[in-house]
Parts: sequence; structure tokens; C-alpha cells
Amino acid sequence: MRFDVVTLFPDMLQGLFAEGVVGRALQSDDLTLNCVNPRDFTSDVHRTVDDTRYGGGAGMLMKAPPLAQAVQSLPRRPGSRVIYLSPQGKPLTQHKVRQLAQQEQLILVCGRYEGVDQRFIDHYVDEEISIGDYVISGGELAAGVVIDSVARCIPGVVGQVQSVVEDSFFEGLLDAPHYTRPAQFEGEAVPDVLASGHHEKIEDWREQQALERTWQQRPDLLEECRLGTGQRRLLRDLLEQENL
Ligand SMILES: Nc1nonc1C(=O)NC1CCNCC1
Repeated sequence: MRFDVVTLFPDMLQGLFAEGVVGRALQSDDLTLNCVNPRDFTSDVHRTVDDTRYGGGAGMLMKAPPLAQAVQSLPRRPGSRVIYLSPQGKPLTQHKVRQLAQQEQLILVCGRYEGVDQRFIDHYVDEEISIGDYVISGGELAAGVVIDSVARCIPGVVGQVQSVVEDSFFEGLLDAPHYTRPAQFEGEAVPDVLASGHHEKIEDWREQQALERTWQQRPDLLEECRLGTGQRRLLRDLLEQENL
């Protein structure tokens, strides 16, 4: 997988991945991160990348030509996609992350100011993606979220494939609670089942906890995920306990 990031702040992305499991993987041959700065594709003395909006309105907009030339400057692999990070995009979900991980190359365009000229989006962008319904200062943090979450899905990046499988959302549910030493913390012990060494009971407990947490925190996820027979039975028991 090759990540290309179109950004006015290339050092920001390099800094974000200087450490950690994804940072180490990005040094390998099968996972690369390249940044390209639209400012390098300007021709005026001030290297202008933004301008005021036609029709008025506060703030500045990123101009289409520098962005377009930055994208055009990139070598394109078969199966590459140009993604613009913006609040107007489709939500980034684990399902979408897994789809993106199938690509050979992701070109991530980071907006600044009030956004970018719509014609750049119409002519160059395959897909707009949002990391959430809030506004951040620049698309770079959103690009970092996409890079990290997609890279974790690429075999070999995260040492323990099982740890990715058990990640929250991997099967559409939230994660069960986890505990480690010490056995007692501020008077609270670890749930007995986890110290029982009975792996089947531990798995059942974790599955029940994941369902209960998902039902309490994110019932919307339950409508979308395909529950197995055992999970549906556990959820039915849960709802009966709550007299629902
Ligand atoms: N939420 C978001 N998901 O992706 N990008 C998001 C975002 O807030 N971008 C900012 C929008 C205003 N201009 C600067 C960038």
C-alpha cells in the first residue's frame, strides 16, 4: 500500500508517524507514505494556494490548480483512489477502512481554511470521507486517522493479527472490557471468569460483555451487524433482563 498525502504541512504527517507500530511499518517496502505540497505547484512569488470565495463569505478557500497539479504529479498505481477528507464526506467506519485497505494506493487530500474549490473535487476526487461530525483545523489529522486505521488492516503491520481481529468494531461490535495486573486495583478485583483459565467461559463472557456494551453505548451498530445464533440468544437474554 502506498499512501500519498496532499498537504500544506508535510512535516505534520511525518511527525504523526515517527513512532509506533504503523510508523515502523511505513519504513518497510510494502507500506510507504509520501507527502506532496500544493504550494510547490504555484507560480506566483507569494506561492498562493488560497483565495476568497466567489459570492462572498468569511474565510479563504484552497484554489483548484495547485491541488490538481499536486495530484497529477503523483505516480499512479492500478487501483488507486483519490480521497478528500471533509465533514461533507461519508463516515469513516471499520467497514470502509477494510474496503480502503484493499486498494494499492490511497491519495489523501487535506483541506485547510474553509475547504477547497468544488471543481477540484468534481474533477479529481473519487470519494469524500469524514472522520466525524465535528470540525478540525485541517484534514491532516483526518488523513492520519485513515492511514493508521487502514495500515492496521494490512497483514504484517500489526504483529498480532488476532489483536486486530479483536479490535473494537472488527466484527461490528464494541470491544469487551480488558484487565491486566495488578489483580486488585483500588479495592476492585478482576472479574473471576478471567482468572479461571476456562477459555470457553472467557470467550462467552467477552462476547456477552461486547454485546451488552454495544447495546448500551451504540445500539445503532446492532442494527447493522450480522449477529450469530449465540449472539442473538445472548442479546435476547440481555433484553429480557432489562425487561425490554
Ligand atoms: N470532520 C472531518 N473529517 O475529515 N475532515 C474533517 C474536517 O473537519 N476538516 C476541516 C474542515 C474545515 N476546514 C479544515 C479541515
